[in-house]
Amino acid sequence: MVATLTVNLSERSYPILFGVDLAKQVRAKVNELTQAGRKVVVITDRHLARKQADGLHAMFGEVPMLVLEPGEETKSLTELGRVLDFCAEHRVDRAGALFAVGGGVIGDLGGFAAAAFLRGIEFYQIPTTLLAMVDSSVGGKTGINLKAGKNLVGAFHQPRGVFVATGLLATLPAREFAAGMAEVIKYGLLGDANLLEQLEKKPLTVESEELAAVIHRCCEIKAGVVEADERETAKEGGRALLNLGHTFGHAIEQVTGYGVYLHGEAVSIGLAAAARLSAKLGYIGEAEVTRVEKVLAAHALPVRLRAELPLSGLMAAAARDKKVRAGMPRFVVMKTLGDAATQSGIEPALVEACFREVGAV
Ligand SMILES: NC(=O)c1ccc[n+]([C@@H]2O[C@H](COP(=O)([O-])OP(=O)(O)OC[C@H]3O[C@@H](n4cnc5c(N)ncnc54)[C@H](O)[C@@H]3O)[C@@H](O)[C@H]2O)c1
Ligand SMILES: O=C(O)C(=O)C[C@@H](O)[C@H](O)[C@H](O)COP(=O)(O)O
Ligand SMILES: [Zn+2]
Repeated sequence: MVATLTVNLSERSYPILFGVDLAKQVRAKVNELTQAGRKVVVITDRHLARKQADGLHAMFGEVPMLVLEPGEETKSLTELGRVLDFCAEHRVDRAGALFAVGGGVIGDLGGFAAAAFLRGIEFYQIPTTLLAMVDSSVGGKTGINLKAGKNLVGAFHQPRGVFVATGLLATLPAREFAAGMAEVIKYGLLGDANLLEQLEKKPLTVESEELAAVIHRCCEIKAGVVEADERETAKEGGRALLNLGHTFGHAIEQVTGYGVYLHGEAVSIGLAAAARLSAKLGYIGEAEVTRVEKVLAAHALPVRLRAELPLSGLMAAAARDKKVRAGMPRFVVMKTLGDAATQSGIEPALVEACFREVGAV
């Protein structure tokens, strides 16, 4: 069975297709484009080229494919250059399309290359990690990292379609599945108390009967938030809520060097820190902080740093967060579990205390 959810953004609207195996649907889209004389290229990574070789062939046949190195370091200016050169080499013109098959790294990089090449070509997302299925493939945030910080260069560029084929998760390593669960738990914490309770009662695994419904629910939440504030310009709340745990998490990723903590692992520690901040501000109590830590730990996620990190570096990285407005840091806090809000004017000492409580020195 194939289900569809539309992300409604007027002329930039697009469908998200959900199914176990969507090779036929992807192939049909590729054929439609190529039969109309349009150039199609694919980017993926080396793990997928090996573990999903048959699926990739079923979807793309002989379509030119660039295979990149897996990992966060691929979200770089150098690899962006490789993708752009690949498009040029295959004479992709303005009617061309790029398919990004992979996790958030390939999706963010491919989406940004598509936004930049010839000032913008179409792109399609085929997410292959849980994280990409519930979060990165939807919403059009594309980009790469700089040494100075996560996702500091990028563009808002919506895909033309997203194909969420859950069968692809069969080859995903357990650590990567857990990393995706951090973003799933984030959705519960920011806007769906029922989802949170469901995860608390019964941790989700790749075998769970509920997995497809949970992925669909996360996409529904994300689509709703993005439809209301596509470019994160709302003064309060809005798309910035999807950044719950990320001011702390991105700082951890940047200070450790990309890839030491998976994005989802850093976000997990960030969610624990955000819960502590929310408690210090008087919104939630210690019992709620414990609930947040327990649900993360029940999904094999860290709630503290694996090794000490310097507080000064973490604070400097947090100060470069894109949510900063006129020099004022903005944090996403939990008013209750299931309802988040943005807040500025938070004393740096409170943020420092939260970083310390998760293991910074
Ligand atoms: N644009 C957004 O809205 C958004 C949202 C969340 C995260 N992100 C970004 O996403 C990135 C993290 O993405 P990720 O967690 O998907 O990591 P990833 O893209 O690095 O993929 C994780 C690993 O799993 C492997 N893999 C992927 N699919 C597989 C499969 N089906 N079978 C076997 N191996 C597979 C990859 O080769 C890689 O080694 C970060 O850069 C983060 O900043 C972006
Ligand atoms: O889609 C969004 O908006 C998000 O914030 C989703 C996050 O999970 C994701 O990690 C995103 O890439 C963070 O964006 P950034 O603007 O903080 O770099
Ligand atoms: Zn994220």
